[in-house]
Amino acid sequence: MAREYVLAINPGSTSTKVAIFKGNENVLQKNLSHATEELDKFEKITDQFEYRKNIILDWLNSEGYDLSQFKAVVGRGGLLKPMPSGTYKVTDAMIQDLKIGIQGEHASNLGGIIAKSIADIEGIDAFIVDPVAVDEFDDIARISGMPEIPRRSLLHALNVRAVAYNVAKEMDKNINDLNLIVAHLGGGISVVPLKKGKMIDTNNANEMGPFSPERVGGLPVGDVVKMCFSGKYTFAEIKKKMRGKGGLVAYLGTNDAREVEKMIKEGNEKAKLIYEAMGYQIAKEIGAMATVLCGDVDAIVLTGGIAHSKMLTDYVKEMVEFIAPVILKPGEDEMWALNQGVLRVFSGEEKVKIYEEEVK
Ligand SMILES: Nc1ncnc2c1ncn2[C@@H]1O[C@H](COP(=O)(O)OP(=O)(O)O)[C@@H](O)[C@H]1O
Ligand SMILES: CCCC(=O)OP(=O)(O)O
Repeated sequence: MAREYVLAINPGSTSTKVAIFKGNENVLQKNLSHATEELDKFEKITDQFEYRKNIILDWLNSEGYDLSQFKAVVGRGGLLKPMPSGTYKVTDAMIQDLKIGIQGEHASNLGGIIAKSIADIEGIDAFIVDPVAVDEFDDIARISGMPEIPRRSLLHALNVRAVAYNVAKEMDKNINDLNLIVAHLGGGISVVPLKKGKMIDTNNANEMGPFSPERVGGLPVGDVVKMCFSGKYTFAEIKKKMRGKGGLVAYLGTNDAREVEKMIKEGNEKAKLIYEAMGYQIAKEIGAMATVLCGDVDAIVLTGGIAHSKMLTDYVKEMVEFIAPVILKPGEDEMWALNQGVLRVFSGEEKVKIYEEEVK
């Protein structure tokens, strides 16, 4: 049987997106949801490996696909060591760091692990593309003010880079000739200045920058320290408050921006204040990143699920349009971006990278 398909795997906190590509064509895509009760059985995210892998294999089987039809498997890459952007072959050294969670726990750590395990059944290659740990920071961006805690490049690199490439193409320009600010507005928010294609700074969606549907963003640090030492919360509880139960969830009890808009339309003043505050913080972060680019910005791009929201994007647009034109690219197409990364390697347009040769 000819090997003509690429299997793409994108593990998220509550679901695993899977897609089958034939060349550029997305033949089949599915969001495999995982019940909270199922995921709660596992202590660590990487412990979910076998469970999620089996669900993917069952799905392939139920759709009538055989692994012998696949030429590669690609997964979203996780919190590895800081590394350049690109397409990476999944190696044993990479698997080891994904399992440890060398820069932290995240569902995307499962991407490479599951991809390699499925690819190994057939002896084909497994890849990851533009992982969360892509680090193209200028050194000055690493300085935080406390030497023990450097600022880290952790971001929605896969979607940000893919969207930036598409915008450059539409502008009939090479990404390396443009300065862009891309704001990925999803469950977490990354605001990224791209200087001639290089992602030279970002807020770190899990710890700083604007609050988001489910994360707190940057907080007054003294008060955080007091809360941590108050004896009222365990480490796990604090972590959950910061990520999962922060942002819109904390103020309004939902991570769904559409729900919030419904509340606003029904006259809920608190919902209006909080939603606008999220827009305010996003705009403020875009302003900060414009400064990083010395004001030389060709376009500001709003992407991710919340970029679908006219209410939110109009609010942000009004505050930042003085910097550069605002382009809307709602939603994300990480599955497409994963496949493109593999195709670039297969076509010879890009050389595949080896993790242990690239990381410091
Ligand atoms: N049409 C829409 N209008 C407003 N918000 C939306 C719309 N579609 C999705 N969203 C919001 O986008 C957020 C999720 O974005 P998404 O990019 O899918 O997140 P994730 O980071 O989980 O991939 C949610 O808050 C969701 O409510
Ligand atoms: C740290 C940036 C990556 C990230 O937060 O991804 P998700 O929003 O998918 O959790």
